[in-house]
Amino acid sequence: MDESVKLPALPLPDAERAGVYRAIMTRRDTRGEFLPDPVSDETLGRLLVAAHHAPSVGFMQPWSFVVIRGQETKQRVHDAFLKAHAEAALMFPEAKRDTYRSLKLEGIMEAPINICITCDRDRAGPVVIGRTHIPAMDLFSSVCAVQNLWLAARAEGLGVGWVSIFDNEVVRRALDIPERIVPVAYLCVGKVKFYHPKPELEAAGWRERLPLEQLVHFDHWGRQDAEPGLLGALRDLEGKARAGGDLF
Ligand SMILES: Cc1cc2c(cc1C)N(C[C@H](O)[C@H](O)[C@H](O)COP(=O)(O)O)c1[nH]c(=O)[nH]c(=O)c1N2
Repeated sequence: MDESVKLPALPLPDAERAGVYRAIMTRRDTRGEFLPDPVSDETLGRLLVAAHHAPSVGFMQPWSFVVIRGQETKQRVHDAFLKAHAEAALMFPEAKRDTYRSLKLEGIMEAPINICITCDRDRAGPVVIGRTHIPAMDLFSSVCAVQNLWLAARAEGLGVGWVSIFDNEVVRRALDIPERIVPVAYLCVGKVKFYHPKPELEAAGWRERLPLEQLVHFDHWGRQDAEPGLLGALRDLEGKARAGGDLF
């Protein structure tokens, strides 16, 4: 690429723009639908490149990616999940425990690939542009890499499931991650039978998607009715999304 030529700041062509929104709107957290089919190195490579091109504070790129295929390693993580899952059930009100226990909340063993995305908080030295006053920004940057990978996977027809029900220290040890590196996200990745049309927790009646208009404030927190035009647009678009239609 000629570095002196600037890219025009135009919308993507319609079909590509629609594709971006479709990937965002139909991305799902996948747990129970993994297929054992292999994922090609090309495809996995694209996911990792997409993740590596995420934004990061001070261009820190604090992430690394542990690609896990070994059954023994996966088993250790799965054991950590089972322990934490049993503990977690008891933290919910009694009336919700049976529902909690009935939810499928991981696909560690079934997914052909697991990926742990980490954060090296020292990667760019002690003083980082943008992290000087808000230390957690490096962790947020690794999460940006997660989301890039998740959306790229959707575009590729793959599923991704984030598992966070375990003691992170057990996972650290299972993967030999050094003490100073933070395991940020443990992802199950692979081909899937299908995508659920809605978040599974929504379909199970655990929680509903919140009305977006209640989450938008204008100039000051609590000032929520100042822009009827935008609120109307949000309602229409959310209606379309709920009906399973394309946003664009
Ligand atoms: C930080 C974080 C951590 C987790 C999750 C997500 C995120 C962002 N999610 C997935 C989560 O349940 C899911 O995203 C929501 O229910 C919404 O569903 P969709 O992602 O839209 O399908 C998730 N799911 C699960 O089954 N087990 C888990 O441990 C976790 N952990």
